[in-house]
Amino acid sequence: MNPVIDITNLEQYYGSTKILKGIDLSVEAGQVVGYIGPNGAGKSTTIKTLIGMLPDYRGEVRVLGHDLRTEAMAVKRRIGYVPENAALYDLLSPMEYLRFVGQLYELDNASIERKAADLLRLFGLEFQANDRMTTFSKGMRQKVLLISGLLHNPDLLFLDEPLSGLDANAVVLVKQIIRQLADAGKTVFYSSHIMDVVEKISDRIIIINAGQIVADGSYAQLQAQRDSESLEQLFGQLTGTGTQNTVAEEFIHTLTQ
Ligand SMILES: Nc1ncnc2c1ncn2[C@@H]1O[C@H](COP(=O)(O)OP(=O)(O)OP(=O)(O)O)[C@@H](O)[C@H]1O
Repeated sequence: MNPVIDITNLEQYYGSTKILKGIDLSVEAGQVVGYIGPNGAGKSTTIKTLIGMLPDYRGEVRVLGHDLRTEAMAVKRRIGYVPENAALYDLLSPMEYLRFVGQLYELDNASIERKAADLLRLFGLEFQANDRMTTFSKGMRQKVLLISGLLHNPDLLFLDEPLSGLDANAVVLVKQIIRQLADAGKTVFYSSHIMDVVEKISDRIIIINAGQIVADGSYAQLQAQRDSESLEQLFGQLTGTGTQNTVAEEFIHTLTQ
């Protein structure tokens, strides 16, 4: 089977600063891939590159069988993307926003209306469906964004911190949705800082540090390789941040000086 994501020696720059330093990666359909790493490691940059937002990359990237450099539109039709810090059109209501998104994907109006209303109801937003989003909480916005990324039933879903701001019930629901999408053959590539969630829902975990992949495997494989008790501990070992206790002490000391 052809990989859904196929990356060879990907390098990405912001100005003259090299952010991604030669990423090689192949992802099969039906996998939930957790892409984790410290702040600034290059997770969002990778995701933005894979969705075609940062076209000036070096290396080869194929997504859903298409060369991203020459067939970006064909890729964009079949992927969904939920960004980390999205600017929603606040003055619109969720229904208006989802109509707009649905039309961009050329869905027919009747199906947009039906799906948007149903998905908002399933996220508990049926009574706010026609309110302006200016007063929406972070979690309510995140729910609208998740729906907008899924409305066109993409084959490959990129989620940047998908659980951000969600309450405990919504977290459980989104975890279930991710699992069931993958069971139906879709691929989910997501980044998160919530290690116990990553541990539980990922078929495969990729750790990136300073623009390079430093670990790649199922949680069981990574655990066995490093003899670590938790993903948090493994993350600390691999990304060199295992000294939080000392840093916290120094922090408090500085505050109280
Ligand atoms: N638009 C930009 N212009 C210049 N530098 C950028 C830009 N966006 C990100 N960077 C830099 O690229 C590096 C990687 O950023 P990126 O957002 O990919 O990290 P991340 O792993 O997603 O981090 P976080 O966990 O904090 O979201 C960081 O050093 C960041 O400062």
